[in-house]
Amino acid sequence: MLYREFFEDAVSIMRTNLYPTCQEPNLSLGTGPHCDPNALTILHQDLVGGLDVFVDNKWHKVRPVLGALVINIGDVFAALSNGIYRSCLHRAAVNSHKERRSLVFFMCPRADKVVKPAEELVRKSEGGTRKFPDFTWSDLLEFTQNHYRVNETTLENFTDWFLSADRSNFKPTHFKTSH
Ligand SMILES: O=C(O)CCC(=O)C(=O)O
Ligand SMILES: [Fe+2]
Repeated sequence: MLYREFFEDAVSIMRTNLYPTCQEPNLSLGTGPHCDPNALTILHQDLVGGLDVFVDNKWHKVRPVLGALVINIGDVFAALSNGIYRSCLHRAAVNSHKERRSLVFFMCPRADKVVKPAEELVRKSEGGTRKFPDFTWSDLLEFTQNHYRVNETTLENFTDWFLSADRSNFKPTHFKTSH
């Protein structure tokens, strides 16, 4: 597959986040735990800090580095790699002394492009079989916007929804409660 064609003429999303100071930061979510559903996320944060990533059952701080960008893998990338890569659970907290800003570019495929891993990656992945069905970015967007909050089990629950006969009656069966 030509990745240039996959992303060409796509509509990507840019978001600016402002986290005001909060006297009770522990009672506030900021941006709550989630995985990004798009392909790749390019994030610029100021030097205040607040971004955490969930790895090995623990939250780790992603300390700001002047001039560095944070690149997050999203669910479309995970599906393109047939699950060799997974999207990462992350969150952003507020604090009581300094407001924080971040600028985030969500790189998305063209809405009608079929998300399908290269054969070579299917062979290299665990079990050597396809983990997810062929789908389009617009299918995944519909699921995440109307049926399900994005987390580490989005792709598994999406697969069930996508292949089910009655999509309007969806109840997730994959859960992770580790955080
Ligand atoms: O503000 C941040 O550092 C993270 C924001 C984020 O994860 C998002 O907008 O998807
Ligand atoms: Fe995010």
